[in-house]
Amino acid sequence: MLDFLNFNFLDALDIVLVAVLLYYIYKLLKGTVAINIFIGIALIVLIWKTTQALQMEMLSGLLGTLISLGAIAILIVFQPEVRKFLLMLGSTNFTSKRSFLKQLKFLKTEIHTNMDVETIVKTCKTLSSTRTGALIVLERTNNLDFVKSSGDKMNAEVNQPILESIFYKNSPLHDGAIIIKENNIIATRIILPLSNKDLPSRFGLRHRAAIGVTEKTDALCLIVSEETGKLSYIKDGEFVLYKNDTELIETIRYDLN
Ligand SMILES: Nc1ncnc2c1ncn2[C@@H]1O[C@H](COP(=O)(O)OP(=O)(O)OP(=O)(O)O)[C@@H](O)[C@H]1O
Repeated sequence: MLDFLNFNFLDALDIVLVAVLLYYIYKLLKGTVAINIFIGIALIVLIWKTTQALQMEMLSGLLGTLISLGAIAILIVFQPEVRKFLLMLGSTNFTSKRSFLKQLKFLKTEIHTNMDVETIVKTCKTLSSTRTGALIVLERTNNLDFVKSSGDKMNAEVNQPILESIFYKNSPLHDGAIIIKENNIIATRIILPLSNKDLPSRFGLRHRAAIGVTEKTDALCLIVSEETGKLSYIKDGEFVLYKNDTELIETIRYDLN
């Protein structure tokens, strides 16, 4: 009993580290079906720890075995998510105060992104009306340096005329993808990693590239099809459905936070 009351700095650090770890896992799985599995696992672990503390030998032994076997199964089933999680940890720039604080933004109740999503979506609609192909990557927490080197650096604030002129068919910059970070176009003519997913044949390299980068990182992608003019929004390697432009803007704003 006295042991329990003996709460020191290391215990506090222990709790904070577990909270940060749980947050990262939650952030990674938020909006996916895996969140329910995560909550299920968290509950089992909680029951296990409670039975251990209450010295209920049989139940805690059984749950302990279940958890250690389950860990291997989870690593196999969630291999892409585990990869993304490690990439997110690896690409967190702890030396930059601003970036570090950004990682801790979950502590704030209200979060704002300064990316002008409305202008980006509006431009995509204009491009889609003229059947101009476009591929826009919206960077989030994962660093996209590994693809940036394939293209050209740029530093221009997001605005419709610039976006339109980049993707204009005769523009030297129209090929490949562009990357937008915060509210700046930071790179053009990017070659993205292609996904190996089975896709309907109507989707070519542009769509495969958008799926590829969103599978490997937490970036978001907007694609305007040159063939059909259709505007697609891709997150986590999947097409996200939306009813209208307003809903699309809201969804992107929500996903950016
Ligand atoms: N790996 C890549 N990374 C970035 N952009 C790419 C990549 N591969 C192709 N692209 C872009 O996609 C264009 C070719 O698109 P393609 O017609 O194969 O795709 P699509 O998915 O059918 O799109 P659309 O509906 O616009 O035709 C290229 O001109 C290039 O700009």
